[in-house]
Amino acid sequence: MASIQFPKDFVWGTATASYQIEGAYNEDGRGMSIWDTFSRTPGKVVNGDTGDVACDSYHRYVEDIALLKNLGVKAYRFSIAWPRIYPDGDGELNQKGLDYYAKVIDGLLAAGIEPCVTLYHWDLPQALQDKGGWDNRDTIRAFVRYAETAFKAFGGKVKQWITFNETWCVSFLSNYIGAHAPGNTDLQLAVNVAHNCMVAHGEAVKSFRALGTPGEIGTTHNLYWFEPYTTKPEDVAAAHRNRAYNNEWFMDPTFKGQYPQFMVDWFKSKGVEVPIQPGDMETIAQPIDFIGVNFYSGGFGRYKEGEGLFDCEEVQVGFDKTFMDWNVYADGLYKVLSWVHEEYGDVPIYITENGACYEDELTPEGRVHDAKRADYFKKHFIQCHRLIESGVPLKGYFAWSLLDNFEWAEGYVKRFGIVYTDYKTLKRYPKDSYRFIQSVIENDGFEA
Ligand SMILES: N=[N+]=NCCCCNC(=O)[C@@H]1[C@H]2[C@H](O)[C@@H](O)[C@H](O)[C@@H](CO)[C@@H]12
Repeated sequence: MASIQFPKDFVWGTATASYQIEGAYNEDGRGMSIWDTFSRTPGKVVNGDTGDVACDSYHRYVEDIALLKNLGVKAYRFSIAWPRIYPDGDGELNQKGLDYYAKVIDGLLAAGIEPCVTLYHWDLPQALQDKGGWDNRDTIRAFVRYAETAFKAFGGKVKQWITFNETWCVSFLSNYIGAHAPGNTDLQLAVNVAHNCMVAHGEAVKSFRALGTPGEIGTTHNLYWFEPYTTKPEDVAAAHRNRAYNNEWFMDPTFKGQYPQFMVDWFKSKGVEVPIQPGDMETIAQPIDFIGVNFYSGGFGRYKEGEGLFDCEEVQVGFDKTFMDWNVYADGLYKVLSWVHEEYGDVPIYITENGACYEDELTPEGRVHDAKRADYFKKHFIQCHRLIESGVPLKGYFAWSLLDNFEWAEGYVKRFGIVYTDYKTLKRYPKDSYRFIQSVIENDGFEA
């Protein structure tokens, strides 16, 4: 018996996203997305990289499914590209888009792998952005129409649905910080986007139920564990604001049907109000079957007047860093999911993304000895074990990512894959971390 033993029914998986792996950006009727536009805008993406080709998974999905089968995963999380289904985001359906995903889903099922579908992983049709994007409430209607099309087309085969991936990134990272598409830097706009995306989530859940779609539906938020550097009240309050920006701002509406008041007040002090319309909060808080949590990192902070949005500065405490300069803080996973369980109850939890970026080197023998990444996974698997042993309803774990892929504003320089992608040949090479995860799955655990 290994020292770290997982339940036999624990769902091991890996995750990807359409714009990051598919390529074939203009094939079979796909429309332009905001990421096609953003990546073509000089200075927005490292080396001017785009998702035009990416990993070419649009044509190589059979090979990718073989990698998944060989890995031994029970499930595979991927996203549907809205612009393949409705090239203009609304209007005429593109049947070839549905046909592609039907092949992927059928291929997964034939391989004994459960498809876990994310409806929105950031590739908003550009035509909708031209009409205001998520700042325009009519985009909610268009999203629900797209979601219903997917539910009707794949509802019998796909049993796990995720409405949105990381609404914090869609809103604050993309419309306040401006690092992601569409690249705005307006706090009120970001708050509007966050709200409208959460309403869209709730409306899609209502449609999923109304259609009687079999399976489960949830959403995925990226949660960040950020603690006060000292017990000083000002440090405790500042760190909490910085954490709540990522966490409670999204989790409280989703599960409590209200925004955290201390944060509403903080935003109000910045001249920003939440555009709540009657019924919105009830819609957002539609009961869901699970919560997806993407966890990468955490840190410590203290009060510093005027620092950032929350008078909070991060304090470096000596964490090892990944190639994204993110802290390796595995205990943060235990803390944040314990907090989710304490704060929001027994809702089943899936870690829908966790992984690390490191500089990888492909040897002449076709190997990648990514010991740091394997160690990152090992450290976080141990925390998953702690959570399960502590009675937290952690049901599964999806490693980010199956393949090195288009890492958004970082382009192809930053690699998160457990499989190395040679972007010149598009050949795939399983890394040592792939073999480590393969072994953990095969043995339901490992020696810590
Ligand atoms: N400034 N700044 N920002 C910090 C941003 C942290 C949140 N980013 C994520 O969680 C993204 C998530 C995404 O789903 C996936 O599509 C990305 O490839 C991974 C790796 O980046 C992660």
